[in-house]
Amino acid sequence: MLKELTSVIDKLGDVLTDLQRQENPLVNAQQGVHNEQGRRLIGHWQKLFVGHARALPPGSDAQPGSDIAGLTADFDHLLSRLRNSSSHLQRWQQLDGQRLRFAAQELRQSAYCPPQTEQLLTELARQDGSHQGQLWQLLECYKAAVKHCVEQETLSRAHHHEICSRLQQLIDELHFSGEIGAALAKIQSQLLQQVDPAALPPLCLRLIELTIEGCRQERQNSTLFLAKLNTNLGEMHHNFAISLSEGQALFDARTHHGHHIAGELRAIGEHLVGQDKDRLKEEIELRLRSITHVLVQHERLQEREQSLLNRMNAMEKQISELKSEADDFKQRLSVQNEKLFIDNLTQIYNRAAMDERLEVEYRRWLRYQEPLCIALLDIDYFKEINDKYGHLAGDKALRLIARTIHKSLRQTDFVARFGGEEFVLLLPNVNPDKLHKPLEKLREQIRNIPFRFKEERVTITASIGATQFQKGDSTTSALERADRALYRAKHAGRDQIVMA
Ligand SMILES: Nc1nc2c(ncn2[C@@H]2O[C@H](COP(=O)(O)OP(=O)(O)OP(=O)(O)O)[C@@H](O)[C@H]2O)c(=O)[nH]1
Repeated sequence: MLKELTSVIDKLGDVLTDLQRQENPLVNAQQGVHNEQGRRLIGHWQKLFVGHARALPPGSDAQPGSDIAGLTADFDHLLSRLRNSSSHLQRWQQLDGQRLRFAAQELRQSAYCPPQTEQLLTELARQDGSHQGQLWQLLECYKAAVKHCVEQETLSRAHHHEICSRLQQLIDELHFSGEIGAALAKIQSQLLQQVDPAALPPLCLRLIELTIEGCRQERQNSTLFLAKLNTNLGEMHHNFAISLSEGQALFDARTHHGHHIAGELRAIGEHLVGQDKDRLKEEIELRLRSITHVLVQHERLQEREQSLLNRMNAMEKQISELKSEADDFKQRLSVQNEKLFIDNLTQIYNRAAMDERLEVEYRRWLRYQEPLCIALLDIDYFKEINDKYGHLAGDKALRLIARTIHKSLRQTDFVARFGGEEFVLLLPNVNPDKLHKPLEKLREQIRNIPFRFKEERVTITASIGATQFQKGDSTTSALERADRALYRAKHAGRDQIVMA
């Protein structure tokens, strides 16, 4: 897929070069893109590549040249971002690819390589793109699970649960839709209940199989889209170049004809003076023939102009179609992106989203020095809830607690599931003296959730460690301070807040 993406980037580079050639308003005026058609076309290019049209209103005095300059600058910026992302993606894939090959090789050399993994490893070798990170982690889980089975090791409950949790998290990160998504969801609900340790290795293999199939489908869809985009861009680039040179030729011919007619009229005027009637008639007829000849040529020019307009209309249609396809693709990507940042179980933001938001809030704090608080909230004795009432009850509690935290915060605050039964909160612009109040309210609200498991009224509490960003802090140092505060809250008896 990277190959297709590179090819699209190259094509876009060609289009940009073409647009840059039009930047000079003088050249622009000559090449006849002053007309409404040209403006609309430029507007479409703009919408397609920059996402909004800086269209000139009809009849506006503004120079299309300046509009093209804006478009090319935006386009240039967009293209360099695309190039950057593409090289990041390449590096990232190389790194994950290396890990994946290493994990696969290790597995092949180990004593725990059941026959069906050979086929999977062959498939893995063909993998060249997305989800390599998840794949090598799945292989790691598989190795751990199979090791315990083959060596008849007693898999401690905690370790077994850890592998199950890791697998659930990996499924969360996959985001495949359709049949593969449904199959993954089924495995996820299996993992939520008790899975026999002996059933774990085949489950891991099934997950690897599904991931590879999902990647294959994803790659097929993206490759198809990129290939189509590539062809369309190629055609448009070709048509654009032809239209522009045709426009230039038409302009030159028109100018030439104008000069010709003006010359003939001037000559008639000059001959009017002091000529006898017959001579004058002869002269005028001669000039009129010449003008008629020019007018016939002019008609041909009009036909060429019409065909140029038709070509531009076709291009406009092509661009509109391409735009709607690009919008559709963008829409699908943004749904996937959105999913990447949402925790499946609680439907609030996940750790990846937190990393992004923390970075943004941190930069804002560095710049404006307005208070920023980070808090870690951990549910108390959550293991007991799972052990006593089952994992599903634990999940239900997590969902309710997440919803309570979400509702309790202001719109400008941020909450994400940090992992397991831990949440992270970012509270910008809260005066340090007043910080205790909303956190205290939140702690109370969690304590008051009327949980009922197995007909039993259960009170669940949470401990919170919070800190303000301080001079010289990095995101990590503030997070570590909040973590130490949480540790103190736990050790001081839980169900309380410690500020650090
Ligand atoms: N049901 C469910 N349990 C989870 C999930 N993620 C983590 N857990 C459980 O959360 C529990 C956390 O246990 P511990 O880390 O020992 O902490 P704790 O029991 O809450 O005790 P303290 O934090 O010390 O008060 C473990 O039993 C995990 O299995 C999940 O997605 N669903």
